[in-house]
Amino acid sequence: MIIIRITLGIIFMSVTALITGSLKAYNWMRKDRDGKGGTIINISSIVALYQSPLMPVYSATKSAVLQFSNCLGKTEIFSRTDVRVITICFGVTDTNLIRGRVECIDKELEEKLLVALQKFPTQSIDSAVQGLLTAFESGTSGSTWLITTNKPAEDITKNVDKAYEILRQGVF
Ligand SMILES: NC(=O)c1ccc[n+]([C@@H]2O[C@H](COP(=O)([O-])OP(=O)(O)OC[C@H]3O[C@@H](n4cnc5c(N)ncnc54)[C@H](O)[C@@H]3O)[C@@H](O)[C@H]2O)c1
Ligand SMILES: CCCCC/C=C\C=C\[C@H](O)C/C=C\C/C=C\CCCC(=O)O
Repeated sequence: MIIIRITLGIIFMSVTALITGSLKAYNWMRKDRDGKGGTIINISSIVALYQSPLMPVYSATKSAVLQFSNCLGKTEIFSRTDVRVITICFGVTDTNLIRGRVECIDKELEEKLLVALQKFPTQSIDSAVQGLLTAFESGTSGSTWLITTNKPAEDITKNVDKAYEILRQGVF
């Protein structure tokens, strides 16, 4: 079925390739394995920060990127390896991605997504890149940055930490 093939493609590209690539770079750079330290910046999305029915698969992959990168970047590991891991959540940005055909799980959602993408404020690539440079210059390991609607990059690590404090209530 075509939908399964597309789904597996999105998961492979956004999760499998990102995680395996990050770990490869991490192992090359970690200073406790003869590396020199360094920075990994992984790209998530605003869809990892709220729950929308429009893109469950894509949103799931971006949540995976956020959780993987935040956990890998935790201070306990960073202090040994000197590899800083930063996560960026971009809002709608004027690239080919939003101009291409978007495959949803059905036609109704596909139409709703196209309307939503047109309605959402789109930021320029320049603004997105400027935000990424800010995160690179001042982001701590494990931090999460929101870069959206042409606004300056915002460090939202405290919000993410607060959200996980709530989510972990009662787990142990
Ligand atoms: N544009 C947005 O609104 C937006 C918002 C949030 C997050 N993002 C994320 O930003 C990242 C970059 O996307 P973009 O907006 O620049 O889109 P883009 O389409 O301009 O760039 C994507 C790039 O990925 C390459 N690519 C696609 N499949 C590949 C594969 N299998 N192997 C190797 N390369 C492959 C393409 O050739 C292209 O150069 C993506 O992770 C996307 O999810 C984009
Ligand atoms: C790999 C194909 C996925 C294609 C996704 C297309 C664009 C996504 C870009 C960003 O990552 C997401 C940005 C914004 C999401 C836009 C609309 C969601 C509307 C949600 C809602 O109103 O419920």
